[in-house]
Amino acid sequence: MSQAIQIYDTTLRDGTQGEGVSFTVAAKLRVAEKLDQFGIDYIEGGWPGSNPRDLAFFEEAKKLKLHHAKIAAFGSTRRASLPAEEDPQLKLLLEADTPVVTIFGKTWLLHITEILRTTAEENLKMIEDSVRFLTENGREVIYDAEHFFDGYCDDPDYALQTLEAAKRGGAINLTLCDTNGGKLVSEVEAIVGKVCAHFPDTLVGVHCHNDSGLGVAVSLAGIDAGATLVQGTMNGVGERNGNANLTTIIPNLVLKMKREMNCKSQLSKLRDLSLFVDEMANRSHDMKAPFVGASAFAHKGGVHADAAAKVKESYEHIEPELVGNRTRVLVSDMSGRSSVMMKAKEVGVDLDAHPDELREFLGKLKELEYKGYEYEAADASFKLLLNRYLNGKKDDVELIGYRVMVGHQTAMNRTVSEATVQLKVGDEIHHTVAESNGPVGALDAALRKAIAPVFPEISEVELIDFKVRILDSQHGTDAIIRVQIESTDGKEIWGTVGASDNIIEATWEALIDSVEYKILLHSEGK
Ligand SMILES: CC(=O)SCCNC(=O)CCNC(=O)[C@H](O)C(C)(C)COP(=O)(O)OP(=O)(O)OC[C@H]1O[C@@H](n2cnc3c(N)ncnc32)[C@H](O)[C@@H]1OP(=O)(O)O
Ligand SMILES: CC(=O)C(=O)O
Repeated sequence: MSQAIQIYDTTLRDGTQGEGVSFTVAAKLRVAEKLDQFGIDYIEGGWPGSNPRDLAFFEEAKKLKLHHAKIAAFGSTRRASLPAEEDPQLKLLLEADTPVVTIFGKTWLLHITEILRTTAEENLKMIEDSVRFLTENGREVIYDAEHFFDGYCDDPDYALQTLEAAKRGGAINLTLCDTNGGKLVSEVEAIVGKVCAHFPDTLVGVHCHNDSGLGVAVSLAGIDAGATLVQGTMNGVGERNGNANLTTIIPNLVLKMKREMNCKSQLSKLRDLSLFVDEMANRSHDMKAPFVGASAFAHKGGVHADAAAKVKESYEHIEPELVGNRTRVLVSDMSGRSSVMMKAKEVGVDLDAHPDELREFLGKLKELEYKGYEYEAADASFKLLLNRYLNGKKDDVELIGYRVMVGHQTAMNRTVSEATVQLKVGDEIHHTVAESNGPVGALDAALRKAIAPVFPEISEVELIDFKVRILDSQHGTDAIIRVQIESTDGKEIWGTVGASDNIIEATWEALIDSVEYKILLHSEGK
């Protein structure tokens, strides 16, 4: 039986070397706890010799009550010509007081002569001394062989000597790094195989970057060739194009390669973990991320949706629930009847009662999409459209008219907008006026003021996103403007859409749909 794979997460160290990625100390601690709950084996928390934030993390991390994971502090081998016990960086690694220390050393002669500006012999001593100093001080040492694959291609004997030096020093794991991320799958597979044969009694790991778009593929090839530890980051964050993405590696190892690992039982929490890490890093989640992205199991093409409705695996490579994701059906002008049926079911409308109208409704939907509406991200507008079209449902709020004025007051150095709306709500006419900085805010405020006396639930609704897109000339000489709004009542988030050659009119349509949807939710007891 093949050996279990150890997962080594470096989101909090190499991940933070990515452009635009940073965590506060508090966020780092929360991510570490979450990674532990997920069952990750090693969590690299940072480089204590690098900055006060990482030092503070290691200080606070001592108080964490982790169930399984070991925290690792990261750093480099000692400086050339400086005894290990006098090297300030190595001292800081000990002071971090972690059970594991991971140090990187040089493999590639180019780096030794041109970057460290030392000799090949001294580099071997730097590796051995540094690892020995840390192991003699009670640390479990993982040795990261930086640029291992480039170094091996340049001088395989010397590359192996660097690993032997780390082993002599007492490293429990030799991790081979594709630091520049430029290696191909076949190269990594062959070299890892040779290293594993050379060190049959030592654990070998891989640490790969994504510069050629192959970070995950080369990591998996390394495992296939005998490595039993894989380093990577959540969501693939990291220097340049990022590190190998653990949210892709883990499900491939478990579901496709049938490998054992401690976090296997937590696989259905993978999407949650991925979202959490992005949230902590204040990044938006990648919709297209394999396995965990919102689009990973989203079917837009009508033919796909039809087949997936009949036999799920016809267009899904795994059951989405295995990684905590779900199948989604997107309605658009590429939909067929099956997509509409599935989407209707998802938003709670029963189309079985309307078999004849379905084709007609589909035609209407495609016509609206052609005019500029887009229902893909506007589930609430889609549900209202279904209700209006198939069930003849009347809107609760009827527009008599609105007017919006935008003015600039130089003396007060401000722009002010005023909106007036006149609505029929039930049998009553409501006429209100409201002011705001911008026209959307003014229109929204006047609309709420008019209907709140009859539908007080509207006060719970908040606009959380407003997107405007000018559509191209396929719609004729007048540009069509599409407005998409996201709203929430604190319990649910919904999307609505409007389209017109006038931005205010498009905004109004999206706003009124948002309000109608909240009234509908309330009437359904939600
Ligand atoms: C592949 C990787 O991802 S490795 C990790 C890279 N991550 C980082 O660099 C983030 C954290 N880094 C830092 O905060 C800083 O670079 C520090 C604190 C580590 C060093 O700062 P400084 O002492 O000012 O050095 P600086 O950053 O200018 O240069 C790096 C030094 O490390 C040396 N160095 C690089 N790799 C190694 C190594 N494996 N062993 C020993 N020394 C090394 C370089 O030779 C250079 O020293 P030199 O200028 O005397 O030749
Ligand atoms: C050690 C490391 O981060 C690298 O070689 O990429």
